[in-house]
Amino acid sequence: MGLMAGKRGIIFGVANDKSIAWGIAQQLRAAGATLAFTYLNEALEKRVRPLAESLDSELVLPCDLSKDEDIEAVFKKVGEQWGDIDFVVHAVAFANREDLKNPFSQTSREGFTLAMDISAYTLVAVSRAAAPLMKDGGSIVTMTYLGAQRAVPNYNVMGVAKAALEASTRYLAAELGEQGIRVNAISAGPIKTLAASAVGKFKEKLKVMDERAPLRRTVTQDEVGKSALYLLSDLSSGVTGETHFVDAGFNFVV
Ligand SMILES: CCCCCCc1ccc(Oc2ccc(Oc3cccc(O)n3)cc2)c(O)c1
Repeated sequence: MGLMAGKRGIIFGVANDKSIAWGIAQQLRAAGATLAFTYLNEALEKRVRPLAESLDSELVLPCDLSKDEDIEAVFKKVGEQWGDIDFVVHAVAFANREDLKNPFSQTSREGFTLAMDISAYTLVAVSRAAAPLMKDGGSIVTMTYLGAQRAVPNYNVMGVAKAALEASTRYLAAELGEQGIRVNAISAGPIKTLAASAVGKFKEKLKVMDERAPLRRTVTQDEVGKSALYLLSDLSSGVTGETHFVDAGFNFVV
């Protein structure tokens, strides 16, 4: 029986087969989990639905995470279909392209608010909606990056939003722990995803990994998926409120 046999949950943030969330979904399915997916709009639905079906998913729902009513509708539907859930993967973020390459001090109020809303507040909204369905406890995992803890050039406002996300992970873990719900973040090294292309000088960051990371390479979406499987499964039953680095060790060397 696989590590996730009989377990079911929702994955927010698959855009295509290069997404980190897709690496996580594949590992969860291989371990026996039953998966639900959400997509932002029709354009993304065309890519997400076939991927979801390839992992035998029967629940593929629209969800614009900037709308509370969309989040409520997703969990209402999942509650009707399944009754309860065991895990949630939150792998969603956004910042305006210009805010990911211009000087940080030039960030507009609107751009700052948008990045914080989509990249950090959505974890709070999703966790609030998920908790009542996690009747036997559960595990929530979100995605962050080193730029939350270090001033990484070009990451800018997304780093500030990820700092808020990592703090939110701790506050949610502190509150939901008594319900047996664990909340953790994975801080992944740079991986060539659709979103990564929006960050200035991303390619240079990949190259530096091969030269400086202790493992002298970048990490893959499968490696992030394996660590997510650990945090979403009973293997990490004693772990909550953590930011877990899956970055070939880059975070601790200069
Ligand atoms: C200079 C830092 C290099 C390493 C960046 C690693 C990384 C890659 C992708 C990440 O996820 C993002 C990045 C930007 C982002 O905002 C976007 C994405 C697409 C278009 C757009 O206008 N904004 C949403 C998620 C992320 O949080 C972190």
